Amino acid sequence: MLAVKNVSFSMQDKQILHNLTFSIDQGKFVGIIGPNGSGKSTMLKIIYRHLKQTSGVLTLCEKDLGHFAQKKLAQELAVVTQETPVVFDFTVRDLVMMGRTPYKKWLASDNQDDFAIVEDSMRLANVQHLQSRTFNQLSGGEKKRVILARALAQQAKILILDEPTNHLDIEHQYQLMDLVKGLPITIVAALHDLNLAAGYCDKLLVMKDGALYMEGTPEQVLTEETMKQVFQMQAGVSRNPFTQKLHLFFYTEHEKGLGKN
Ligand SMILES: Nc1ncnc2c1ncn2[C@@H]1O[C@H](COP(=O)(O)OP(=O)(O)OP(=O)(O)O)[C@@H](O)[C@H]1O
Repeated sequence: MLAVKNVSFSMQDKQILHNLTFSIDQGKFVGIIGPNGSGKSTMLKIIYRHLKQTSGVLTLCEKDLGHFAQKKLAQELAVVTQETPVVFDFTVRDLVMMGRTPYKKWLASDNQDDFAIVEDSMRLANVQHLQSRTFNQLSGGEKKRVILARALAQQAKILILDEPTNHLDIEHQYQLMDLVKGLPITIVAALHDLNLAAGYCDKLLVMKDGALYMEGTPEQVLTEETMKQVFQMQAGVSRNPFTQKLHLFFYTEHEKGLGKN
């Protein structure tokens, strides 16, 4: 569905991404993991065309991503990022309604379908009770869920998430992951929580120093060796006894010493 071929990116004479090649299949949940500064957000920004690659090609459904008109791209691809692009003090409901913009002609008013989709999106993101509040009055986690609701209202085929669980309490972290996992669309998410990545992703791309270090299923990728080589962490790999999902336990040599009698 989405193919990234030999993509590099430089900014101010500094090479940030080095020759990345990977593909994302339709309907899959793909996680991008890697330490701070490894290039995850930059890669996502190139996918949602906030940045343009210095070299290489991206295709969406075999069509050059650069050739999509902005409105058409917004029907294909919705984004939930760290920086919330909200300038005005709209109500939550109005903001979620903006997700319908890519489907509207200039100055067309909202119709019954739009209202129903907006209601549904707010319900899924658990923000219905906030609908009359203004966005600027919300907490960080509430804002995040409203931006997700707006992305859902966009009804795109690919949802791009940059650290979606950042700012969310533990219940809402799992609620969001369950929600997006249940959507019949393709998800690409940069994730810091490796146990969430392990539990929800079909495939993981591991980035290190702006390059793709490895890719594979969580079982193939989340190993003691990868944790050491990529994250400089000691880890044990086990299973969550309740879900049987892969689970990582982290420790430092210092902590290990403290555990001894
Ligand atoms: N506007 C910019 N100008 C110069 N360098 C930048 C800019 N934006 C990002 N970088 C650099 O590019 C590299 C990759 O950054 P990026 O934000 O993509 O990493 P990340 O993996 O998403 O990090 P994090 O986990 O900390 O969010 C970093 O070294 C960062 O300092």
